[in-house]
Amino acid sequence: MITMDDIIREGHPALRKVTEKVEIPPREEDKRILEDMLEYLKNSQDEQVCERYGLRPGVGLAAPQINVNKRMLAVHFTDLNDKFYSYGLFNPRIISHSVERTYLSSGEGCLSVDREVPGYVPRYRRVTVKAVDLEGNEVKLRLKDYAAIVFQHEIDHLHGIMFYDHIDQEQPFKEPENAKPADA
Ligand SMILES: CC(C)(C)[C@H](NC(=O)Nc1cc(F)cc(F)c1)C(=O)N(CC(=O)NO)CC1CCCC1
Ligand SMILES: [Zn+2]
Repeated sequence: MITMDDIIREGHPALRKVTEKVEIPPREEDKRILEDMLEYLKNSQDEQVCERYGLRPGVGLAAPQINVNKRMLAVHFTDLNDKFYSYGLFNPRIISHSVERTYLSSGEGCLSVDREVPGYVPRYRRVTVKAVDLEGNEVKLRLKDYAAIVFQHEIDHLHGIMFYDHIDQEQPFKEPENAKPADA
């Protein structure tokens, strides 16, 4: 199982690499890694398991965060409208997005960042994501608000981008243009 010891932290060069696309159909080894990533998220949200193994509760995890240079991510969360998302995805890509943007009024954190980095992280309010799921099926997801934020945060990791790269250094809490908070 994946524990916090397997999650690399900022400063590790693997977090700044652009990941390699995964061969489709996915090999058993790649499926195993992605299943382990999804299992981490489930474990981290289970009070007993989280406590026993000292896990940080997470809603999403990208392969670079466990030092795997492959384009895959896992998400496991319920959004603010109680819609449930639980996916292991290969080669996810944003195929279209809104002009309108959104952000979390509380800012963002990251399982690979052991410090607070204050500031709004502007993201697209709506994104359409295409990917291949753990069963090898092509999926097309239309996401908005919190769900769109989680997926963009994870897809950023696949391109070596950290959430704080998006924060306006001069005015971290300036209202982003053409945006409304996802958690208002
Ligand atoms: C970094 C951390 C603060 C742990 C963040 N969690 C989070 O935002 N809320 C959360 C987590 C739970 F498990 C249960 C719950 F109710 C609330 C998170 O998982 N990530 C994932 C990550 O680091 N992926 O690389 C960061 C989020 C910031 C915005 C989207 C994902
Ligand atoms: Zn992260």
